Amino acid sequence: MLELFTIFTRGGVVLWCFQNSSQILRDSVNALIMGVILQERSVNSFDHQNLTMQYKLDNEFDLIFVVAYQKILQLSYIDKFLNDIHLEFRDKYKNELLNKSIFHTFNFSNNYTSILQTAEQWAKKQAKIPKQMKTFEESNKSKKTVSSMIERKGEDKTINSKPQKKKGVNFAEVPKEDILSVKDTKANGLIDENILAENRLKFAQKFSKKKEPKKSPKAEKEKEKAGKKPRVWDLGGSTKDLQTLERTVDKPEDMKSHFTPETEIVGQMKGTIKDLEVESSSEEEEEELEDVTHPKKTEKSKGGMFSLFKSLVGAKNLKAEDMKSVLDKMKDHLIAKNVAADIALKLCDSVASKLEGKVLGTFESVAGLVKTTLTESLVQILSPKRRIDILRDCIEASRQGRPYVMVFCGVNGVGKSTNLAKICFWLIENNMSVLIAACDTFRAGAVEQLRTHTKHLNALHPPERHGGRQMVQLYEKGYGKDAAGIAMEAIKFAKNNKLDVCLIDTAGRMQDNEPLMRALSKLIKVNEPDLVLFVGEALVGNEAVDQLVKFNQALADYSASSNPHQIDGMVLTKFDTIDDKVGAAISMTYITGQPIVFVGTGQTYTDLKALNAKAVVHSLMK
Ligand SMILES: Nc1nc2c(ncn2[C@@H]2O[C@H](COP(=O)(O)OP(=O)(O)OP(=O)(O)O)[C@@H](O)[C@H]2O)c(=O)[nH]1
Repeated sequence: MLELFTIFTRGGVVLWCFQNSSQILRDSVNALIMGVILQERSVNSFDHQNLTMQYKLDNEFDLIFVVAYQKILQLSYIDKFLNDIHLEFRDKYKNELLNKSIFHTFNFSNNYTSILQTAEQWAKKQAKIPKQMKTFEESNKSKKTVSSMIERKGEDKTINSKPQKKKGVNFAEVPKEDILSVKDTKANGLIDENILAENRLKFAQKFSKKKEPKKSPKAEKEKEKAGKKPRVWDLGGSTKDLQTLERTVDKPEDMKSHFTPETEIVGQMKGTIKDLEVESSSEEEEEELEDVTHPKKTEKSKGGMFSLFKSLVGAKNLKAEDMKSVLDKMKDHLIAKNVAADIALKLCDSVASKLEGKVLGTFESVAGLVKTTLTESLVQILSPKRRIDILRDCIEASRQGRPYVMVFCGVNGVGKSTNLAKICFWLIENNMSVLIAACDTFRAGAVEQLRTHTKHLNALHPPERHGGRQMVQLYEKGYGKDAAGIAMEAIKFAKNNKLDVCLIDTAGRMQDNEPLMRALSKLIKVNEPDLVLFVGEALVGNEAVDQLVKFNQALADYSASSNPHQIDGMVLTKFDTIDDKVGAAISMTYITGQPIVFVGTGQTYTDLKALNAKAVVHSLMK
């Protein structure tokens, strides 16, 4: 039993709709558009509230077909139903909808009912057929990817299962403004038939102006037929080991490299953080441009991933099999650039579904189109869906008489403390007073490392430069104490002393260490920070996905809250060490839907940048 079936355009104009109940479904469809379709995520289904939704794109006519049904139902015929109704509607669309004279009498209800019944009967028959053994290619083993290796409690390790389904995990929250949504619903959530008729007319007019009627796929068919391993903490992280921790000395190697006593860096970080610069040779860009505009000229001379696109001879309608070899090559290229294998696969699937059915005029446009589509998808993934303006938010928090609180978390040795200190430098350069809370109460030397940073930051920005205000203070209670409690006291201290920002450093922890993940979840739950930043190395490939999925999952599972505070953004560190292997940026943003807020590009206080999506994508596509 379907709750909703609707056909709408990419512009959000509803052309046809069937709704089974008076439940307001607009929000769910909009969530699908914002969380999946606009994000270009290739997922088989999407859950929102009590509904599961599946969709199909028609790239030729820019249509989207959406089905929604109760989450508890297991409907095996939805894929078939969507395929059949898509073909049927296209035929109708071509033969009837473009003909304005009979436009208003258009009736798709009978087709809908009959296709649905056929699909339901088909599913019943299928259920009676004994299950056949899977071939190796169909099995999960052949597709062993990161997601298949991630073990989650109480969940089968299935590929292409619904990865974002578990309790409270909300990977991609996107604000509603500035995003297209399905319009034209009445206050009660139902679609107004008159508006639908108008929509169809407008759409048909637009289409009849723009495009020649295309052959339907049915007719066509008839016609032709390494990353660095995180530091292992010897003591394993159990509280039993606290007594034996060495708690005194600074880490001399860190100290040497971190401090730049030269005061010439003062003033360099005023204002918003500068964008990351990724070298881009203009020669190369010109060559690329040449390639798209005059492909024949450069065809022989240029190799690389995109040379393969030229083997695609310009078919009229691009089909999945035409693109397979190209997409395989593209996937390997992305993996070689450190994009997690699972994500690379999903990206390629998304490109394929975006291009399937597109009508291509010439051989030349294939190369350009595939490259442009992938580039657009990557830029889209990396572009922040939500603006995090820390300086503005700090001022707002000050106005409310409280400090702006940021928590830094991540696995061991990724650069949490170092990048916290860089962010602190940036904040004091912008006249914010900062309290650093030393909540890494496990690692020997962690508190001393922060103490030394505090000393040096104060030396760079002494109170005399700031009207007698001490710009950085350290809140520390030594080792072995409860980190959540220290963070709470620190926030209180910052509030009482009218400090602008409180930066909470936490102990590095492996994503599988349950007691430490519980402790982090508690710290975040009881202190309600403004921003939870996950610090991750740019060196990691597949591991990035595992870390982020498990951190987010743990924050949801252990918080005992129906609306747990999860990761708000990422700090991508050691970007200076990866050459052009920039794929971790893609994996991290894809998996969380959250932005990379800072990029660490070295070991000095000024080595902090903002992510430049275009530059990263350029580097990725080289
Ligand atoms: N090249 C480079 N090195 C960095 C960067 N950020 C941090 N590091 C180095 O990475 C090492 C680890 O940094 P820490 O700040 O101690 O890492 P951490 O995550 O706080 O470590 P734990 O507390 O043990 O989990 C140090 O040697 C830093 O200098 C960066 O952006 N680039």
